[in-house]
Amino acid sequence: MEKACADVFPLTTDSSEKQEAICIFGTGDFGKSLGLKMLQCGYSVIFGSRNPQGSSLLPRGAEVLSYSEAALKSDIIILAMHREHYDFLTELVDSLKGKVLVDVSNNRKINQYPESNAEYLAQLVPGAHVVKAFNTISAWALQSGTLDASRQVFVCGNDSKAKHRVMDIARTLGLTPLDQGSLAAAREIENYPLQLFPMWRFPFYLSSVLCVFFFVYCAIREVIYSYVKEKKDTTFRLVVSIPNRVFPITALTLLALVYLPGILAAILQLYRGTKYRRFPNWLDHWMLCRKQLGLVALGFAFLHAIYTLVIPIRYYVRWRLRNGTITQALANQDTPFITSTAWLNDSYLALGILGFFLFLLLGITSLPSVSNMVNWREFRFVQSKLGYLTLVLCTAHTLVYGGKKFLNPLVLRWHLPSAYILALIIPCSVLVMKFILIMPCIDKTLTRIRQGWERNPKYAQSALNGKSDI
Ligand SMILES: Cc1cc2nc3c(=O)[nH]c(=O)nc-3n(C[C@H](O)[C@H](O)[C@H](O)COP(=O)(O)OP(=O)(O)OC[C@H]3O[C@@H](n4cnc5c(N)ncnc54)[C@H](O)[C@@H]3O)c2cc1C
Ligand SMILES: NC(=O)C1=CN([C@@H]2O[C@H](COP(=O)(O)OP(=O)(O)OC[C@H]3O[C@@H](n4cnc5c(N)ncnc54)[C@H](OP(=O)(O)O)[C@@H]3O)[C@@H](O)[C@H]2O)C=CC1
Ligand code: HEM
Ligand SMILES: [Fe+3]
Repeated sequence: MEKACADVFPLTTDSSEKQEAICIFGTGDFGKSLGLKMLQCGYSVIFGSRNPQGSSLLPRGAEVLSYSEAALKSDIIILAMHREHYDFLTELVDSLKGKVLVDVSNNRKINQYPESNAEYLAQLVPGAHVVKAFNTISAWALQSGTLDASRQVFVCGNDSKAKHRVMDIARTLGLTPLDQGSLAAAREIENYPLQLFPMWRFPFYLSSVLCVFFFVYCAIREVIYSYVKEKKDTTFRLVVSIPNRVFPITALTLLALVYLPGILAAILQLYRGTKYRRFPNWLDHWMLCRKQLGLVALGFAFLHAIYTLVIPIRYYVRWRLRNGTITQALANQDTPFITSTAWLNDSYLALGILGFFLFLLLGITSLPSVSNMVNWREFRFVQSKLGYLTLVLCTAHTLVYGGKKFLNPLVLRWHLPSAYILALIIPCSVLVMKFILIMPCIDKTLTRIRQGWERNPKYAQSALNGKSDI
């Protein structure tokens, strides 16, 4: 890998559009990758290194000098080294005066140091214009040239001219600079690459808890109960039957939980009589991760659809069918055709298929390439109206699946009802509350509140005066 890096020739070393000279301190992974990319884009690159003679595998065309010599060659210096090694810069304070120092560093932990690395650098070298940039771009992505992940470069700094010079370099490298303001934003920018899918955390934990709970619940009802009461080994159910209950139940619960915060928000607005008060933090966060909750729900619905496909080829199902037929043939009997059962069976399957289709549609419209093509009203229509229709269809699918055995005391085992009955509690509650909220008298008040009307304008005044109790 590293050999390849040394062998790569800059594409445009003799480009007619010769760019300025840039100095990179540090010949590690990041310094080398950034240097190569810069050479390819026509910049002259001067590396600063502790050991200029010993630095090997650097891109051809780059010059390597000691740190103090390299500092004199350019007025933009990129520090491709870890914060822990910044100390030596204090010796170069004079030669760094008035220069642009670009801090690309990341830490190992969120808020590892009391101040951001860029602010620390600004304290170490007070005469330089420190700019934070490039920390969200990986050395590997720069080197492979694919940049599959984000091309966004968050840039911040107190000197606007310095910041714009760095943003121009980012643009020339084919990246997308985003101005984040003054150096005070550096802390947040340094935290970005350390966060692992922050919006997915809540949906992930919630779905794990739901899966584990329903798995244990179903295992008690269907495996342990059979073993204790009938001495029958039904452990094979743990592999397909029970997951094919747990997955759709999790999908349905999560789908209902996508629409529950909107209802709680509406109730809160009606209760307060104003929309000018902040929602509690937990509700805000819940509202913000609805997309992720919805997509996780879609994943579980997908699993349910695939597990359902294999039902007819399962050994247990084929055995039961064959055995039933032989038993009936030997007894010379047949079971009568029950039209109502046929209706219920076809209906729940049709409802499941339609619900799944709309579920997929919601997932497709949430892809940025699709959502960019529709205006916000169209997006809200799909996400909100068709989203509720999806919830109605999936809830109806489960209700009709329950059909005649629904709430039948004979299906209780150790007083525990079937799992899908528990799974219906949240979706049915959400639908009933939504039904109440869209009643004309309530909907009219809610619409007025959302248009800025206040039942008790005193609240807005106290909020404006900063005396709000929120
Ligand atoms: C597969 C799938 C994919 C999804 N993808 C996305 C996605 O890409 N992006 C996304 O955002 N969501 C996505 N979601 C989540 C969900 O579909 C949306 O958040 C949907 O808009 C929620 O509809 P709602 O009617 O509950 O909420 P909203 O229409 O957002 O309303 C919620 C609450 O916000 C408040 N509110 C609404 N309008 C106003 C107003 N004008 N003034 C003041 N307050 C107001 C009210 O209190 C209201 O009750 C997805 C869901 C699924 C299942
Ligand atoms: N690797 C990546 O993908 C990314 C890295 N970054 C940031 O870029 C910076 C550099 O990362 P990376 O290139 O991976 O790190 P490396 O450890 O590979 O390289 C760091 C370089 O710092 C120089 N250095 C200066 N003083 C010292 C010292 N006292 N001890 C050790 N090295 C020293 C060395 O260069 P020399 O021997 O020439 O003096 C060394 O090669 C870090 O702050 C990192 O957070 C940011 C985004 C992505
Ligand atoms: C392709 C579309 C779908 C088909 C063909 C389908 C089919 C089925 C079948 C055959 C069952 C009975 C499983 C069994 O006997 O164990 C079932 C149960 C169920 N389905 Fe679906 N379904 C579909 C989509 C959905 C969707 C989108 C949801 C909701 C998100 C959903 C929620 C449920 C629930 C909660 C159960 C009850 C699970 C249990 O306790 O057994 N289904 N579905
Ligand atoms: Fe490294």
